[in-house]
Parts: sequence; structure tokens; C-alpha cells
Amino acid sequence: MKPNSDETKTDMDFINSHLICKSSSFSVNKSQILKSCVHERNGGAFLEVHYVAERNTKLTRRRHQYPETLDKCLEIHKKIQNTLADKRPKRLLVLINPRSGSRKAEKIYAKRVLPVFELCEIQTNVIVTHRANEVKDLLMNIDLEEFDGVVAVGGDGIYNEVVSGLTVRELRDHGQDPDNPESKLSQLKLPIGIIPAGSGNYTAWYLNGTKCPVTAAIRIVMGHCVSTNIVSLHQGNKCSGYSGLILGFGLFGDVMRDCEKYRWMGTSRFKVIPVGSVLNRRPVNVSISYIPTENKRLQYQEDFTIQKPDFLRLTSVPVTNRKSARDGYKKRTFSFSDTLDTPSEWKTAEDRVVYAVDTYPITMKPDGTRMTPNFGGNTLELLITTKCKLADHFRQLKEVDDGKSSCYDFEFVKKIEVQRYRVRVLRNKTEDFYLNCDGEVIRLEHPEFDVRLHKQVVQLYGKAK
Ligand SMILES: Nc1ncnc2c1ncn2[C@@H]1O[C@H](COP(=O)(O)OP(=O)(O)OP(=O)(O)O)[C@@H](O)[C@H]1O
Repeated sequence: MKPNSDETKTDMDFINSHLICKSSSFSVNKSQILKSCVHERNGGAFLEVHYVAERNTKLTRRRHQYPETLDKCLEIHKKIQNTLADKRPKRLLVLINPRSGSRKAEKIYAKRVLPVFELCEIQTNVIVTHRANEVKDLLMNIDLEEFDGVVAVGGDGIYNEVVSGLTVRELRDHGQDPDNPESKLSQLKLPIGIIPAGSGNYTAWYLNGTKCPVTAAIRIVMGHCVSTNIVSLHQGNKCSGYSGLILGFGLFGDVMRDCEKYRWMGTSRFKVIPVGSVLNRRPVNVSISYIPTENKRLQYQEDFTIQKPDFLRLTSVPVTNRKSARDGYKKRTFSFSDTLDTPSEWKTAEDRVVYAVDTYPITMKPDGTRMTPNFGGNTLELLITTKCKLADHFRQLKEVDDGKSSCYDFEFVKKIEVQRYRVRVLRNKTEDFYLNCDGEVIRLEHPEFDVRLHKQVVQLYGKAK
């Protein structure tokens, strides 16, 4: 039976009063306990408590043993079991990219992650991939009811594959066409965990403040989730992908294409190659149109007393929540993508010659002198880098790389808060253009692409705020 919060609090006081009296310097709270077990030895007994210690941003496992009577051990153990959150996952689908980073993903999983999962008695179904896009295909057909969450072991690319696979699956399961940019996306069925074992590992780093795989594993077993946004990318009536980290056109597409050519250099390619790409930067003639955030009816997000028109209520609320929607609309069930896009909301950007057009679904916001990642915000920042001197461009990119809060305060960088945007390349037909989608290179096949924000559709196992 699920304990109520009063019982949990009392149980926790009880547990701590017993644990503290055995070791005055030690107490635990509910969110620190990984597991407890009772051992009998030489006619006596002891309670073993596995818990989490946090130092800076890193989490480590610790263990404490308490000699007690068997009855007392069993009593405390039972109360600990009651307090452990029922949202902790019990069955995980683990997808490992053996080619990630320095090809140590399998080893990292076996040595640093599996012991945490085993300790917490999590059942795992582990699949090591053999090729790119295998994960996307697999997630189309696998029985998702069998799992409480999906874990990607690798870099931002394998995370992207999991997001893309689950997104297409979600749309298909709700009778929506992934190739239609107007399709409404609801929250993905399963939370996603990321074990950093790739080259960049930015998503895991933003999420946990560290690239430590043990910390990521502990965050997964604790079951706390952070809601995050993604964007969809369409070109020529086809979905080209989804991004949860970066979608960059122009310079950032070229940088990634150049870096892919030098994959054999390992992670050092990201330090050297971009310099050459910037030196060879290409101005691109484009027309950019967008739906600005302020035009949208955002009050629906916050103000639950405002009633949506009936036709929106019936179409936008996920099936499982429709009853509560009819019963007074108590649940927060719809997202921005539920509102209607009308042609009158589109605006056109003035700039026609650009070096880069990019967006970050995890928005970087200034916090003092540094940029810090923000998950699940209401808007997407469309960053347009217009014509500028090479030296100034280098200076600005260096500030981005250093995570400085002033990195977009350059007059040649335009920042527009949007919900959606389109870029049309007014191009020279012989030139190829590329997009950087979470570190993967996508070649532009059509003169126009369409990008749309989907808010808080992904739940990531991570640090609860
Ligand atoms: N078995 C495989 N062989 C080759 N490529 C694979 C395999 N499994 C997955 N991939 C692809 O490898 C690409 C890169 O993977 P991943 O992001 O995990 O590593 P990375 O590029 O080293 O790290 P990061 O993206 O953090 O820089 C992804 O696009 C993924 O689709």
C-alpha cells in the first residue's frame, strides 16, 4: 500500500531516530536511501542501509551497518521500504551505443552503472546496438508496457535516437502522422535516463551538473524527473528529426559536418576542427519567418480558470486525461502546441544574409556571469548570426564556448523568442547546406525547413529542482 505523506514523515523520523542513536554523526532523508537489508550473524542481527552522499554535484554510494535485535532491524527495514518512493523504476530498457565516445560505453555500463541497478533490484533488458538508427527502429515495435523507463548509454546522439524513436511511436500510437508538422505531440510514454559515455555528453551534463556515470545511474534509480522540451524538424513534407539539445543551421551545420569527417580524432576533433569551419564560414541568403512567443495564448498554461473552447478541449487532451478535463479541467494536460497557429501570427525577420540560425531546446539563461541550462521553458530562443567581422565572430563564439552570460550580447546576434520558425534558403543550387541536430549531420534536401517547439514532452531522470 502506498504510504501517505504523514506516515512517510513519521516513518522517516522513526528511522532517523534509530539510525542517529547508533551513530550521532549520521542521518538520512528519504531521497538519500537506496536500499536497506537485514542480516543475521552469530545469533544477532544488523541492518545495512545503502544511501547516497553528495559532494559538489557528484553522487556516490555509501553503506552503514547498525547492530540491533532482529525484531528492531526488521521493523526499521519495513519502515524504510514504506518510505521509498513508488515512482522509482523497477524495469528498465537499456540501450548501449558501443561506438560512443572512446568506445567504452559497454564497460562504463558494466562497471559503474549495473552495480547500482543491481543493488536497487532493477530488472534490465540490455540491448547493445549494431548500427546507427537501430534504436529508433526498435522503439517502433517493442512493448513499452514492459518498462518503466528507457536508458540511453552513450552520447547526445543515442539520446536523440531514443527521443526520436519514442516521439514517432507516441504520434503513431495516437493516430498522428509524424511527417505532418501540425501533428500534436503529447508527453512521451516513458521517462528517459542518460548515462554519459559519449564525446560531448552535454544533455547529461546540463541535467546533473556532472558527466559522472554513477551520478546519472543514481538519479535514474531515484526516479525523479525533469520535464524538457524538444523541437521537430520538417522539410519537404517529411519529418527529418527531433532535437533535444541543439538545432543549428549554417555555421553549426558546417562545423558538425567537418567534425564528422574527422571522427577518428576522437573528442579532440571538437577543439581543432571548428576553428577551420569558422575560418571558412559561408554567408547564406535566407528568408526567416517565425511565430513569436508573445502572440500565443500562453495564459492557458498557467491559468486553469480560463476555459478552452470545446473543440480544443476534446482534441488536445490526451486520452487518459479526458475525463478529468471534462470534470472541471483540473489537470495541467495541454501544452503550447495545442493552440492554433494562424497564418496572421507569422512574422518575417529582417535579416537576409546570415552565418548561422540556431536554437537550443534546453535554453541557456544568464545567471550572474555564467550561462545555466533551463529545462522545459515556455519559449524557444531563435538565434540569428548576421554579417560580422571574422574577429568579432571568433570573440562571440569563444564566449559561447566559455559559457559566458554575455555571449549573445553582440549586435550581430539577433535573439527572438519563438514557438516556431521556418528558414527558406534563397540558394545557389550547387551548394549543399547542413543542419546540426544534437550532433548529427542532416543535409538540407529542400530549400525550406520548419522547426516547431514541443514543450515538456520528455521526462528525463535527473536532479529534482
Ligand atoms: N552500433 C553503432 N554503430 C555505429 N553508430 C551507432 C551505433 N549505435 C548508434 N550509433 C550512432 O552513433 C552516433 C553517435 O552516438 P553518440 O552520440 O552516442 O556518441 P558520440 O557522438 O561519441 O557522443 P556525443 O553525441 O555526446 O558527442 C549516433 O548518431 C547513433 O545513431
